[in-house]
Amino acid sequence: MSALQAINNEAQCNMPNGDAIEPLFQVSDITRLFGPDKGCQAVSFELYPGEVLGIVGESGSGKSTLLNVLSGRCQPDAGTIHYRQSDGVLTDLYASSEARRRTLLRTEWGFVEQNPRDGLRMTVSAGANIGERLMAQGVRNYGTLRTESLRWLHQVEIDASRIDDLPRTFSGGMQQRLQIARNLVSHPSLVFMDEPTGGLDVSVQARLLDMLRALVRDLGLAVIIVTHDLAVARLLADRLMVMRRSRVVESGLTDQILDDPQHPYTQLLVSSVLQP
Ligand SMILES: Nc1ncnc2c1ncn2[C@@H]1O[C@H](COP(=O)(O)OP(=O)(O)OP(=O)(O)O)[C@@H](O)[C@H]1O
Repeated sequence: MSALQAINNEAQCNMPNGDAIEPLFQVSDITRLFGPDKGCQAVSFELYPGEVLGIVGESGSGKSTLLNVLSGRCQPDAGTIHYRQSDGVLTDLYASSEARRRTLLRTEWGFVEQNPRDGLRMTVSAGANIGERLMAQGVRNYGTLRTESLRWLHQVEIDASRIDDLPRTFSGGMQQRLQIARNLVSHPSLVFMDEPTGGLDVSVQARLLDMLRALVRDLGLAVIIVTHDLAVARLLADRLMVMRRSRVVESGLTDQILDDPQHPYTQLLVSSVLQP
């Protein structure tokens, strides 16, 4: 069990210097329903810096609704979300203005959409797509923007010669890698991902997953990732929440959940997908 995983079993965890690690994100009793059992209800959890939480469940179980509420994009009917900003201040997400939530999404957070066209600006170049997030953080120097864009194109294995090309001239896998670069260039502390490998060929998915795993580890990112693919969850997530009909039916360490599921629904999910 990693240190980050272990802290979820403890009320408090201490750094080697004796300081307590504070949760980055605290979710308490979140509900957003569109109809009976349609949406998400009574969801609570804490996420620590550098931790990857996977949200899994069948289609329509409420994963995307929950992700939209968590990322400040959909007002909940009830419940609270607190986020610890990089300056240490604890923000009550839905007590803040919409403008504040939008700023967080552009600066301290990232959101990787399933369809890269929803997360990229298709009418501006690859370099501008990456540089835009830095500009939102106040970087204005053209040389710095260009250098950082090139560095990130390299990180996501896109040839530097493509920097001035429009994203629509890229393949689906390249567009998704560009979207990842656009999100990570600003060094977010928390990234939301909605089925980031969905809609891609299996071989392209595998390459993207390897890249994502390396970036998440190297940058120490906290991630909340929605996926219906348990193989993706196994590869990326430290912890899982299993959703069914708007509720979390089981949560825990990824290996525990996938190797020894307790809830009958999770058992069904695992046995139907992870056949040896
Ligand atoms: N804006 C909306 N208006 C009405 N109903 C909605 C809305 N958004 C979601 N729903 C309903 O809420 C339920 C949960 O949908 P949601 O998209 O969150 O599920 P999901 O687990 O992400 O599914 P999928 O994996 O297919 O994307 C579904 O029954 C859906 O029809």
